[in-house]
Amino acid sequence: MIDHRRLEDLRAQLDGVDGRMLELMAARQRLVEAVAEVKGRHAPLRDREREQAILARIRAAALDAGLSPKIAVPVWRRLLEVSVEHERRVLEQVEDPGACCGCRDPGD
Ligand SMILES: O=C(O)C(=O)C[C@]1(C(=O)O)C=C[C@@H](O)C=C1
Repeated sequence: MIDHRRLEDLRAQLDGVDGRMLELMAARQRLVEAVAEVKGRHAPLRDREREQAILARIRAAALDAGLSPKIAVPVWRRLLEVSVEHERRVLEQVEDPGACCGCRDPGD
C-alpha cells in the first residue's frame, strides 16, 4: 500500500529543490542577457565550440556529483538552445540594435 505521507514529504522536498533551481536559473538568465548585450550584433550569439566545452564539463561534473549524465546532458543541451533564443529576443528588444561601434564596413 502506498505511503501517502512519505510521498507528500518527498514531493515537498522536490518543490524545495525546484525553487532553488529556479533562483539559479534566473541568475543564469541575467548573465546570458549580459552576454547578449556584450556580443550585440558584433559576434554570433551561438557559439558551438563553447557549447561543446560546457556539455563536456557538465557531463564530468554530473558524474562527480552523482547526477546521471542522461539527465544532465539533455537538460543542459536544451538550456543552451533556449538561452540562444532568449539572447535573440533580448537583442530584438534593445533599442536601435543596428547602432554600431564602427566595426562595420563603412560602405554598409
Ligand atoms: O557564452 C556565450 O557566448 C553565450 O552566449 C552563453 C551561452 C550559455 O548559455 O552558456 C549561450 C549560447 C552560446 O551558444 C554559448 C553559451
